[in-house]
Amino acid sequence: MLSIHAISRSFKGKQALKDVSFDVHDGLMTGFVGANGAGKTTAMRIILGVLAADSGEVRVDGRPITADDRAQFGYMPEERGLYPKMQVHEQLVYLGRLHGMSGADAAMRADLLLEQLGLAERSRDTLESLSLGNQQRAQIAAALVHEPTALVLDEPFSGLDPMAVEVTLEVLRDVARAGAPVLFSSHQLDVVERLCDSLVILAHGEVRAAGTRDEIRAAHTRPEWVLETGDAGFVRGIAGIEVLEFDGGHVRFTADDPEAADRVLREAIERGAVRSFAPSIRPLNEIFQEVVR
Ligand SMILES: Nc1ncnc2c1ncn2[C@@H]1O[C@H](COP(=O)(O)OP(=O)(O)OP(=O)(O)O)[C@@H](O)[C@H]1O
Repeated sequence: MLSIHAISRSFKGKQALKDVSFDVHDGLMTGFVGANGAGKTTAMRIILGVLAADSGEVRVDGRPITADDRAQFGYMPEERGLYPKMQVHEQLVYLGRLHGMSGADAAMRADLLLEQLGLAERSRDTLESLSLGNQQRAQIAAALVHEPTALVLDEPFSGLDPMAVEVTLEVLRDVARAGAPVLFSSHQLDVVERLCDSLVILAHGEVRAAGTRDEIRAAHTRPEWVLETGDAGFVRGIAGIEVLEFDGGHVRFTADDPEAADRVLREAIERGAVRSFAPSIRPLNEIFQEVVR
């Protein structure tokens, strides 16, 4: 597990990160979201050791991170860093060898990644001759070539078309499935909501919410249910229920506890036909807007 523990960092007196703590669990895709300037890139640079924290610590499995740990990480920086005039495959092999792989292993891994990322036919082309979306895929391959023990990716999905997002996602999921912690930043909350197992919401240099989607929803929503039935008027008389919306056979309500919601369902069944009964799920987008204010 990768942990960011009580990290603070200022630039010229302006605090970019304020006592930031969160965990990136092994085997999970953790989305790192926040508006422009929230501090995502600064936090990622500190994880990778390209920037020092003023205070706080990055930990791997509970102990302070070392240069060896970092050397085994895969990183996709905001300022993309490949050689424009070098062929894609050659470049991946070169990077793999820098990480201590044999030429043959690096070539095999490069072939596999380029195939998975849909770049096999462009593998002998120079990076600069590729479209921006394909350059982005090559960047992702570069972060993965040495079979990293953890992945830290700054905006890996930006500029990718929906098909490329799916392909990239599958490749990243493979890394997570193999047990590595994967942290990726994004502005696109809809993408993150769909792709990540867990998320960290940052605003003005502070963690405003963290956890799985369900944990964040539970922490920021009073659970709501929607019942569609013949006449829903009886719901008003049930203890522990507050009716939010009522229209004949339709009622939306909150309950003090799930037991109270069960009582509504049981009573509705006794009274006749239940067309539907379901929790009303608050969109993450709405929670995000609320917590980053
Ligand atoms: N090297 C630097 N010198 C001065 N200020 C900096 C530096 N790096 C970051 N900052 C400031 O720190 C704050 C956080 O920036 P950061 O790039 O980490 O945010 P971000 O969440 O990654 O934003 P974006 O999504 O726009 O990339 C901003 O106010 C930024 O201007």
